[in-house]
Amino acid sequence: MDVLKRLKAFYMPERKKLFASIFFLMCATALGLVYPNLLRYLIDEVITPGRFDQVPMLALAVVGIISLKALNQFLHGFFGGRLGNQVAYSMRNALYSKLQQLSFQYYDRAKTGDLMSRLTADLEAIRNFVGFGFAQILNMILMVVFGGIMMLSIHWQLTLFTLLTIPLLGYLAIRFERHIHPAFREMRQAMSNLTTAVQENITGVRTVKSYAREDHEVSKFSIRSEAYQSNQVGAAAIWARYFPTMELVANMSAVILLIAGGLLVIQKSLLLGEFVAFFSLIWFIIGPMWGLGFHINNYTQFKASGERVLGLLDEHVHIKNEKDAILLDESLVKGHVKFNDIVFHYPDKSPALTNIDIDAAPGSVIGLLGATGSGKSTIIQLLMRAYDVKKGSITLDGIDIRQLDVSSLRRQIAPVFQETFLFSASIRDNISYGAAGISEEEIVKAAKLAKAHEFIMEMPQGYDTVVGERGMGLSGGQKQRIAIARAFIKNPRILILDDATSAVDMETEQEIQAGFKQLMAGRTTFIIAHRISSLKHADEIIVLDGGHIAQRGKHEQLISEPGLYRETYNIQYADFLNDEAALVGSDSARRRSMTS
Ligand SMILES: Nc1ncnc2c1ncn2[C@@H]1O[C@H](COP(=O)(O)OP(=O)(O)OP(=O)(O)O)[C@@H](O)[C@H]1O
Repeated sequence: MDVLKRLKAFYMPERKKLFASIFFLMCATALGLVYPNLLRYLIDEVITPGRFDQVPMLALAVVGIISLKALNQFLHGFFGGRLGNQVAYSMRNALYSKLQQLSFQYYDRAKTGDLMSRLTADLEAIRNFVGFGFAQILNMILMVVFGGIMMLSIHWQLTLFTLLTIPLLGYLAIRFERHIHPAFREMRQAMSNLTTAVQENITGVRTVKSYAREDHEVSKFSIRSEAYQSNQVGAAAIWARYFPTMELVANMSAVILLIAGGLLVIQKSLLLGEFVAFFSLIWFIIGPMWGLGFHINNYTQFKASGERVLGLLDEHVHIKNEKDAILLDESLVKGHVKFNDIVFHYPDKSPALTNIDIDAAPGSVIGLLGATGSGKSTIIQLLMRAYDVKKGSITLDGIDIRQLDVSSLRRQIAPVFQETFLFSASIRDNISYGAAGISEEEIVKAAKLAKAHEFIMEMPQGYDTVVGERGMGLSGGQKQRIAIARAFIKNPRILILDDATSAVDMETEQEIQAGFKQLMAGRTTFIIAHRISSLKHADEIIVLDGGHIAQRGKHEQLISEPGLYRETYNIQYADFLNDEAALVGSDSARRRSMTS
């Protein structure tokens, strides 16, 4: 029952619909109870005494009751449907907002397929139960209670005798529930594993195909599919074991009634009409018991789904606003960023950063250089509060960023990442993403600065061209240029260029750099780059090695002293010289072959 209690917040606002749905179902059930009484009346009061003139009236009464019952059933369905959909709608929105709040730490481990199945299949099970299952269980109880009372009022001894097998049926039903619930939980998990496999396969289809791993993917999928199938078979086996037994026990009541009731009629201690009414009433008890398995199944599915949905809603939000979080006044932010003796490690990992001190004055440019895995991106993630530091602090204009409103902080920062994520929307919407009320001129201006305007105009629908999922249909460089335009639009105090020009050629890089200069003016900028050419003009270059600062200073100073920077510079410079030499060599060879 805990899940039902915990989900109260979602269905209680809809209680009017819930009560209406239950009320009309109860009315329909109560009207159903009139039948046996009509039957009894027909036999004992009309047919036996030979008052056949009452038959048309009785027939009319039956038509009236049937119509009224149908109306009540319709109203039950109407309100139940609305209730279930409204609850599913609120829950879906709550889940989606929760997904927006959850921090990077959660997404480091989350599986998309699993999340998708919580938002779809699990919500569907909840919608079904809240909309109909719940009212039907209640109805089932009412049928048993009302039917039982009516039977007791006709012949209590016969009632007790007939219902002898009911406790056994109840016992079986409980045992069934105990077995089927874990089976359903496993089935849901297996389903989510299956969805994850499909989702990953579709997302990574290019990798799969380039490595010719289709067969491997098929067998990976088959394993999960088999697990799902065996879960289904397992559940069906439990079902097959219990259902016939439960049906047998339920039907035993009817048999007992036929024997005992028949004898009573022969002995004249029970009227024939009462016996027929009894036989009709017994189905008010057997019917729900038959359906018990279905309702239990419905309920257990709901419980398993509810647990998974609540599990997501209860998920800890690592990064959230403090009680009196400070909202930054955008016009007053200067962009003075300080890292004070930072130590940070990702969960269950050794420190990714140790003793990091950076003082980025407003408008200054900080370059971050280092081997892969040296901690460059982590520095940026910490500044954006993707994670909170474990030791030390980061301040913006002297305020610890943990005291700032998270959105207000992130609004000051525009990142351009190594990998650009584009939404399946128009190029215009992708550029203006995150900024409301942006004019066409501003979008075009930003695109021009990012050197994206030309290729956008070459597309058939220009700025209205809809890019595929994750920007498919665009080259890496084109995607990055759109991301750069997006950063221009945001007009941030702090700019982050995380290997932002890695996907464009040297020539385009130079052009974009010129645009960056304009963008960077007056903004504090962090540049992560592997090419020294991208950060040699920085006010301070920080060279990272294994999570700590190995060297720092300006370009001229760093190339004059031995260390990682000069080694990197020499390698890149040597490459450049080799390329030049090769070009000169191939050029003169070509000239020689043309003249000969
Ligand atoms: N989300 C994460 N969860 C756990 N560990 C992480 C995560 N991101 C990075 N790391 C680890 O932290 C360390 C620093 O990674 P980081 O991404 O900051 O390096 P980097 O210098 O930016 O590398 P690159 O140049 O390849 O982008 C690495 O050891 C990496 O494995």
